[in-house]
Parts: sequence; structure tokens; C-alpha cells
Amino acid sequence: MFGHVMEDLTPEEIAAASQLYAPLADRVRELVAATVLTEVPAPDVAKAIQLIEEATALLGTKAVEGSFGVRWTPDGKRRTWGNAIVGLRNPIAPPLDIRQRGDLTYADVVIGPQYEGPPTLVHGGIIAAMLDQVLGDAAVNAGVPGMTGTLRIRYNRGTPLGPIRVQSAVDRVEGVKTFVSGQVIVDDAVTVEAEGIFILPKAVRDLGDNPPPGILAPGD
Ligand SMILES: CCCCCCCCCCCC(=O)SCCNC(=O)CCNC(=O)[C@H](O)C(C)(C)COP(=O)(O)OP(=O)(O)OC[C@H]1O[C@@H](n2cnc3c(N)ncnc32)[C@H](O)[C@@H]1OP(=O)(O)O
Repeated sequence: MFGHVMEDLTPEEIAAASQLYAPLADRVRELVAATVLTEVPAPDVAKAIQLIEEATALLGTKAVEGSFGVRWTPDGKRRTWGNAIVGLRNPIAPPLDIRQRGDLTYADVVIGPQYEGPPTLVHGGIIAAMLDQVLGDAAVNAGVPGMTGTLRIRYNRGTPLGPIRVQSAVDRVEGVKTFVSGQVIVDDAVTVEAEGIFILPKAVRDLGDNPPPGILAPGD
């Protein structure tokens, strides 16, 4: 399917790529936070711009065109490394390390200053994006994946920057629709609640009972 890329890589090659690119994304993420907060004098800002331009030019000498897509290997293992919320290679991602315990899908994450909306609080759109991903992953983990059709969010109170939990669980399945609910939790209090309907798209349904395994498998 469009955007899905098959790569014949060994687990060792994938581990090596992870060890190469995760620190790159981590350093750029730190750079983003530093850019928001720095108070150094103008010449130092000018120097930083020059260094960043050099790094960007270096990385751009060989690069994928368009987007990273979803990469998968013949064993069905999927890599969503460009994903805006969980992507290992994506400094925009907080990133969320989404885990599963029983029926619960969750991520514990520290939200930095680059995600500020109201002063000292997490931006509501960022919260929505994280909930979208974590609710979607609950559907994937339950074996009933889908694209977000509807996502309803209730912001009960502000969510402070810093450590938060985002969690979700599947409520029920009706045909091609998976109903999922979730919460954002800070210090044992629910700050945000969400309900989503995740729909197995017609294009995937049309692949029949045995779609390529990477289409539906959880990513990492
Ligand atoms: C496998 C991938 C894994 C991917 C796993 C990825 C992990 C998820 C985490 C990331 C989540 C995202 O960001 S996803 C990106 C944001 N979402 C999108 O871009 C989705 C854009 N919308 C679409 O592509 C489409 O509208 C779909 C897939 C949502 C539905 O299209 P469709 O498959 O053609 O649907 P259709 O046959 O008409 O209807 C099927 C049933 O769903 C109902 N329905 C249709 N649209 C909606 C809707 N928006 N909200 C509620 N319900 C709806 C219909 O009434 C019907 O109910 P009934 O008659 O059966 O009762």
C-alpha cells in the first residue's frame, strides 16, 4: 500500500540503525528546547544558526524524498520511525514509548517546554495528538486496528508540562469500528478524557482475510 516500504533488513541491521538515529533525534530534540529557552547574546545565536545550517546541509546530502513512511521487514515487523508522536527518528515526537500491560495501552513521558500552550501547560493540540496515537495503538494492540474516524476530547483541567501518563483501552468493537477511551493523568488525577472511533479502512478491508502482516502489526 502507498507509503508502506518493504526492506529486507536483519534484526541486527535494524538495531544498528536504531542506535545511530535515536541519539540524532534526541540531540535535535534538546536543540529545540534550547532554542525556545536560550538567552545567550546575539553573536552566540548567530554562531548557533551557522552550526545548525551546517548540520542540516550535511544530513541533506543523502536523504529520503517526501516522508519516511512505514518500513517493514518480511517477518511483519513494522517501523514507524517518522511518526510525529512515537517516531524514533523524529525530534518533533515527545517521543512516546507506548507500552501494553494487560488491556491497558499507556505511555509515561516528560513533556518539555517546546510543547507549551497556555503558560506552563501542555498545548491542547499536542495533547490531542498524543491521545490520538495512544488510543489508536490500543486498537492495534487488541488486534482491531483502524484509522481515526472520530476523536472526542474533554479537557477537564490544565495539564502541566513535565511528567504525564497517557493511557487507553478498547471499550468495544462493532463491525469495522473499534471504540476506544483514554485519559491523560498527572499525579493520579485525570486532566483530559478522550473517546475515539477507529475504523479499518475500506482499502484494507478490500485486501481480504490475509492482508500483508506489516499493514496491521504494531509499529515501533
Ligand atoms: C489499518 C490501519 C492501521 C493504522 C494504525 C495506526 C495507529 C493509529 C495512530 C494514528 C492515528 C492517526 O493519526 S490516523 C490519521 C487521522 N485519520 C484519518 O486521516 C482518517 C481519514 N478518514 C478516512 O480515511 C476514512 O474516512 C475512514 C478510514 C475513517 C473511514 O472510511 P471507510 O473505511 O471508507 O468507511 P466507510 O466504509 O464509509 O464506513 C465504515 C463504517 O464506519 C463509519 N464511519 C465512517 N467514517 C466515520 C467517522 N469519521 N467517524 C465515525 N464513524 C465513521 C460508517 O458509518 C460505517 O459504519 P457502519 O455502517 O459499519 O456501522
